[in-house]
Amino acid sequence: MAEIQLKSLAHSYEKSPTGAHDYALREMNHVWDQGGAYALLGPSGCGKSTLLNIISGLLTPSEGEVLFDGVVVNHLPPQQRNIAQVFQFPVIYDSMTVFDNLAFPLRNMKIAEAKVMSKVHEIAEILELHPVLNKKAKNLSADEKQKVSMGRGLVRDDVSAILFDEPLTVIDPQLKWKLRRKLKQIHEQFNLTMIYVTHDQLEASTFAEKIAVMYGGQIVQFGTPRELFENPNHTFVGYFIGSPGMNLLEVQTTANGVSFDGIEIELSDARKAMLAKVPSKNIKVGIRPEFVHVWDKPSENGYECEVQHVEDLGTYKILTMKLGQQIIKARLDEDHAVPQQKAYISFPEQWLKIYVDEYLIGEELV
Ligand SMILES: Nc1ncnc2c1ncn2[C@@H]1O[C@H](COP(=O)(O)OP(=O)(O)OP(=O)(O)O)[C@@H](O)[C@H]1O
Repeated sequence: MAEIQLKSLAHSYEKSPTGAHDYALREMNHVWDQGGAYALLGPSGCGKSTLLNIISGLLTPSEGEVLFDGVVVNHLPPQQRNIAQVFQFPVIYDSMTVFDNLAFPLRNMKIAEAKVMSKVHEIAEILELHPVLNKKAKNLSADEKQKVSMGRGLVRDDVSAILFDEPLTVIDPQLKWKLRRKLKQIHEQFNLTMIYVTHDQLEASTFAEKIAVMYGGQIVQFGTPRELFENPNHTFVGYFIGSPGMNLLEVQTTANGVSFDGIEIELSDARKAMLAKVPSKNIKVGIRPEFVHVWDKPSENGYECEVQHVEDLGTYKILTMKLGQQIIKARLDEDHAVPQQKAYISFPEQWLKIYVDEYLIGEELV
């Protein structure tokens, strides 16, 4: 078991990188504590697999260090890192039985057959693979194959961490939740450091205690699912987490607060003073659709919007509106009156976030 630390880690696939755009991973410092259940969440191409492959040793970073329990492992090949990696597609031997597949890593290490027997049965029990132990792997269903793949990582006592690279992609949606629950159970039972890569926020938040959100080769925020929802540190986290994501409005500062398309949002004196000191013109305000106040009749302090679309999702509705040239989304509970052509909205200041150059500022002033 291990704490995994990334120290000034960066990676470029180019031989002679000329600038930030040549880096798949930009310089990062990060610690994954021993025994934690983590998710690495981000869109396609943000660098998730690159990072995972660097941790497991399949890829050597072009800059910086990877440390396990304080020891630099950059030079160690994957076999010596005691890391199990579970990929999108199951890695198993089709012609072997499930038992032999699970036993393989142990027999490779010349473990006594009696120990192999007991360990394989223990893991088969947890993964509910007992009924198929004597079946050839090629005759298994996709989810059974993936369970065998996971089992091959779990049988070893010396595993420091398990890295999962989108392991449920090829699994039927109905079985996904079952396997996810299994993974959680395994985490609790074995106290292993687990890092689970996904681009699916639901998968990330049901598996992990803490999520690292990656964007453009960087970890832009590391926090609990709740922290990412309530306090997105970066506009990308606001946009990517939540359903739908955060409303983000490009604004200019004014004497009373900020404005866009001639519409003014008043801010507290403390926030105005803070913005007055900001040299950047890249200012955005963000508000989650859950926190936009909506009325179906004119209300004092309400901005009049044009209703564009109402999407009924059973227990709630998503209202899409146009305010100035901006599209605003609001999430309405089942029993909330649904405005027809016009809606009147307000942005409660305690839920307004201010981003300068895409990063959150001034939370201490709220
Ligand atoms: N072997 C490689 N050679 C050159 N560039 C690569 C290589 N592998 C990945 N890249 C580039 O590095 C960046 C990060 O890719 P990576 O596969 O790590 O992202 P990802 O977040 O895992 O994406 P996905 O979810 O699609 O797998 C991308 O721009 C990709 O094109």
